[in-house]
Amino acid sequence: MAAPRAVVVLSGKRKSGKDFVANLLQERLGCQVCAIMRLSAPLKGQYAKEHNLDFDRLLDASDYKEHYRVDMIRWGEERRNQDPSFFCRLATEVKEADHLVWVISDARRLTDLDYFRKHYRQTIAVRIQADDTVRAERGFVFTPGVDDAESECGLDTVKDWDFCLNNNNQQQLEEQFTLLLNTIQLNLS
Ligand SMILES: Nc1ncnc2c1ncn2[C@@H]1O[C@H](COP(=O)(O)OP(=O)(O)OP(=O)(O)O)[C@@H](O)[C@H]1O
Ligand SMILES: C[C@@](O)(CCOP(=O)(O)O)CC(=O)O
Repeated sequence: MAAPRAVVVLSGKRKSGKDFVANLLQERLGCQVCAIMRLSAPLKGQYAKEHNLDFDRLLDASDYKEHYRVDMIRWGEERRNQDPSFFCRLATEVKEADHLVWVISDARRLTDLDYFRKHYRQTIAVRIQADDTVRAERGFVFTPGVDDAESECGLDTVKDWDFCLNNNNQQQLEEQFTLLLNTIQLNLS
């Protein structure tokens, strides 16, 4: 299988708009070219099976997943502690891996970023930011044990992002998003 031409690794706090940006990239590049891969997908899949939960609802943007977030984090960390690459490998060993552009929509830990930078020199690391007030309007509520823990803060110290996208609204997002899109398109030409 040919290697992807660009591996776009997205990171950002809850409700900063990671899924929104991932979907926008796929929309602009086309779903034949661009695949969205979620590190949390294999985690949620296995967690749903073991706990008899609705996998699709764990994946969507509703409140459902929030009831299970603390325990899912604990569950995932048990596996990550044994093998930090576990979910990175599972998320990318999928049929969509033949796409030219991969969007990894939810890097959270230094080990996630290290994994992609080590295995794919075409990695483009992107931090998405939105003001707390905007995140709150999108449904964010600070949860101790989640928003002050590694799952949400593990990449706060990273300074060498390839792109930082401010996503308080679509208009603000657009300018930096276009630069990101141009960089991806250069990799495709
Ligand atoms: N630029 C934007 N314009 C309009 N709505 C937006 C924008 N960015 C995000 N949203 C909306 O805000 C909500 C949260 O966005 P999204 O689900 O992408 O965040 P997230 O970072 O993936 O959150 P989580 O970590 O909780 O999964 C969604 O309903 C999304 O449609
Ligand atoms: C359990 C976890 O994968 C949930 C992620 O959910 P979401 O990306 O916010 O939809 C977070 C984590 O792995 O720390």
